[in-house]
Amino acid sequence: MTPAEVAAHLNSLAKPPGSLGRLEDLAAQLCHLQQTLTPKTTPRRIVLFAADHGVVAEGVTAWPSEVTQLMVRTIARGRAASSVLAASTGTDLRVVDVGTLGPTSPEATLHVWKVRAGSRNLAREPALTVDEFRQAVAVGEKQAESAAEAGMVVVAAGEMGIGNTTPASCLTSLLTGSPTDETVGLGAGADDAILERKRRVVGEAVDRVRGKLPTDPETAIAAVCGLEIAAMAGFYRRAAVLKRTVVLDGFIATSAALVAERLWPGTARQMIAAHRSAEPGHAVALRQLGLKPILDNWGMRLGEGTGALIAMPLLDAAAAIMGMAMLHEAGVQ
Ligand SMILES: Cc1cc2ncn([C@H]3O[C@H](COP(=O)(O)O)[C@@H](O)[C@H]3O)c2cc1C
Ligand SMILES: O=C(O)c1cccnc1
Repeated sequence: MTPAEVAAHLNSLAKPPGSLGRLEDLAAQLCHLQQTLTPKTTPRRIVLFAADHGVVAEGVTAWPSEVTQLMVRTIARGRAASSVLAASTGTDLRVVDVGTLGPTSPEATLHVWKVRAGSRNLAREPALTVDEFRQAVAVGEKQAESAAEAGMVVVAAGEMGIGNTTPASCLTSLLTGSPTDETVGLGAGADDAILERKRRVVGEAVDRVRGKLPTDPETAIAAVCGLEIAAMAGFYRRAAVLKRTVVLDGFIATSAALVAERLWPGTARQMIAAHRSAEPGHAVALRQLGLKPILDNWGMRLGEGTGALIAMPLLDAAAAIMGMAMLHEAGVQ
C-alpha cells in the first residue's frame, strides 16, 4: 500500500479533504505501518522496565534510589500515574524489574529479569559491560515477543529508574552529537547545583566514550547506558521486526530508540512519537529519528510511559475515521 493510495482513500471519505487535520496524518501513518486501510489500535500493551543507576552517587538527581522500588510497587498495585492512565485507555500494563537495587517486592503483576542490581557509576567506570548490555537487550526482546504472541497490535515501552535522565542525556549527546546544554535538563526536579553537576558528569562521560563510537558502538553505548534503557532498545528492535505499531514515550524512552536505531537501523520506521517532553533533549532525539510528536507543548516530564498512554485515545480516533462512509456513499458527488 503506497502513501498515495492511503491519501486517495482519506480524501474520498465523507468530509472535505484534509478537514480532520493531523488526525488524518496519524491515520495515514497507522495505515502505512500496518499496510491496511483498516488499522487496529487494540489490543495494546505497555511494558515498563525498571532499574537503578550508580551515577546517583554523583548527586545528579533530587531523589534517592529507593524511590525506584517504591514506585515499581505503586505501579504494580495500580496506583501510579502510569497505572491509572493504562487503565483509563484500555492498555495492558506490565512492569519488568531488569535491575533495581535490593530484592524485588513480591507483587503478583511484577516480572523479574534482573541482569544486575543497578548499573555502575558512569562517572567513574563503564556503567555496563557489553555482556550486561546484551542481556538487558534480550530481556526487552523477550517482552516484545510475548506481547506479539499475546496478539498486541500496538506496543509501547516506558521506564522507572531514579537517575535515568543522566544516562539518557549521555546517550542523546553521544548519538546525536549535540552539546550537553541541549541534552541535559531538570529531570525529576533538579535545582541549580544538581543541574551543574549533571552537566559536568554527562559532558565528561560522553567525552570519554565518544572516540569508541565509530568502531565499537556497543562498548561506547554500554558505558553510559542503563539496564532499563537497554531493555527498551531491545523491545523496540524486536517489536519493529515483528511489525508491531510502536508508540514512543518521553526523553528516556527516546534515548533508547536512538540506541536501537543506531545498532539496528530501520527500527524507528515502526515508531509513532506520542508527545514532546519538557526535557530539552527530547526534541533533539526526535529530530534525529525524523519523528514528529502527536502532542506538542503539553509540558509532560514524568516518563513511566505516561506520554505514550495519553496518545492512545488519539490513535483510536485516527483508526476510527478509516471506517467513515465514502463521499459517494453519502450521496455527495
Ligand atoms: C515519585 C517519582 C515518580 C516517577 N515516575 C517517573 N519518574 C521519572 O523520574 C526519574 C528520572 O529523573 P531523574 O534523572 O531526575 O532522577 C525516572 O524514574 C523517571 O521515570 C519519577 C520520579 C519520581 C521522583
Ligand atoms: O520525558 C521523560 O521521559 C522524563 C523527563 C523527566 C523525568 N523523567 C522522565
